[in-house]
Amino acid sequence: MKFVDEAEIRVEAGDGGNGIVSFRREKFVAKGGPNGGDGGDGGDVYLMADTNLNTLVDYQFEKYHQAERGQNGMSTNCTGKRGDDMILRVPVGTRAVDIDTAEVIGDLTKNGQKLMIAKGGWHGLGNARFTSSTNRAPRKKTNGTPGEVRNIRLELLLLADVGLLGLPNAGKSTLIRAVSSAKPKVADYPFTTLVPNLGVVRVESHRSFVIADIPGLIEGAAEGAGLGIQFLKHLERCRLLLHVVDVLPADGSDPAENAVTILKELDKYSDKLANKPRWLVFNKLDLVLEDELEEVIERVTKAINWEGPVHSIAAASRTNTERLAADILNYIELLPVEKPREQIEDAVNFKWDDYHQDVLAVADDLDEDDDFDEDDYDVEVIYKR
Ligand SMILES: Nc1nc2c(ncn2[C@@H]2O[C@H](COP(=O)(O)OP(=O)(O)OP(=O)(O)O)[C@@H](O)[C@H]2O)c(=O)[nH]1
Ligand SMILES: [Mg+2]
Repeated sequence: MKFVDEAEIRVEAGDGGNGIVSFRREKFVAKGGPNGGDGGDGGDVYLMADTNLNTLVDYQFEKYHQAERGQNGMSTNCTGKRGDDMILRVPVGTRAVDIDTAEVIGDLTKNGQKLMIAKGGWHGLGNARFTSSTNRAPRKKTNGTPGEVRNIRLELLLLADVGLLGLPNAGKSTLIRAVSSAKPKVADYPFTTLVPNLGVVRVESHRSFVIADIPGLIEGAAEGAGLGIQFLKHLERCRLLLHVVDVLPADGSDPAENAVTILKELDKYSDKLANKPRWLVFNKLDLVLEDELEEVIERVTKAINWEGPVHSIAAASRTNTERLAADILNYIELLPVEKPREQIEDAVNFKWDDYHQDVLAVADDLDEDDDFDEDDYDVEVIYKR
């Protein structure tokens, strides 16, 4: 299946139903009181994480999603029915971003987690609400408010502990093949990897971590060169980045310059990513003599002012890769667990009573038609026998 990691959709929550004007009319009750009911609230739109899904492809085709409108109020003080919510199922790891404001609405990181992305409109009040000691037959009512309309970008972020970073051809895919059972394509040309791959690295039977291989970065990636930096977002949830450096690039480029290029692009992408724990991993040590390797390591670490951990491996022959995997696991097990940025269903901090009080407080401003004649009023006036 095609790997789709982004989709743009438009969601519309339901409008609130209107309140109505209605009076009780029965035989022998010539002037019964007002009995127009409130409308129902509009339905909300939610995202819900579901482990059974692994792509956003469905949302590439179905882009418009709407929750139900609240029903209008009815006579005899009957409240309209609340509109049904619309629940959109998305893969675990989906992030919702408001396209118009660029606000990250939330991340769905657990199966079953729900996130409201558009709130339904409030209900309008029926005329029965407006009865007061001075006005026994109010002809006021309010309409429901419109439901929220939002343009949302869904982004599927891989949930990996460790992310690989490096130029094309550095050997990232070879490394993930060496340490996990993932089998991404490996080839001696740049941009072999076009979509991210995940691999589970099992160090012992019960100890494992997930590693993500993403397409290579090149100079100017932040401005869109190569495949751009769009895939870096997949590294945002990683706890450790491995910066893979080819010690003897086939194109004759300088490993030190290459390392600087990667860090520049990383800085341009985000501070958060640039400040994540990072290890430097020199790959293809089989291509150089030991002295040369020392020399390359020294030059690269100097060029990028590196004082952090350094590993050297040959991913193709799996030299030192097992040790690297064990070190990674020991390291991430000691890291404090990062609390995922998440938003479980918004707490409802809203009380209908308050809402009613507020609407009633401004009710004096509402137009009340003094020439009111029930006969030519087009909103329900019920006469009962
Ligand atoms: N000699 C040697 N070659 C290696 C080693 N690791 C990878 N290679 C070769 O380097 C080339 C690129 O490897 P990939 O794993 O495809 O590189 P990548 O970083 O995933 O590249 P992109 O997907 O294009 O970003 C392939 O021809 C590999 O066989 C190594 O340890 N030693
Ligand atoms: Mg690759």
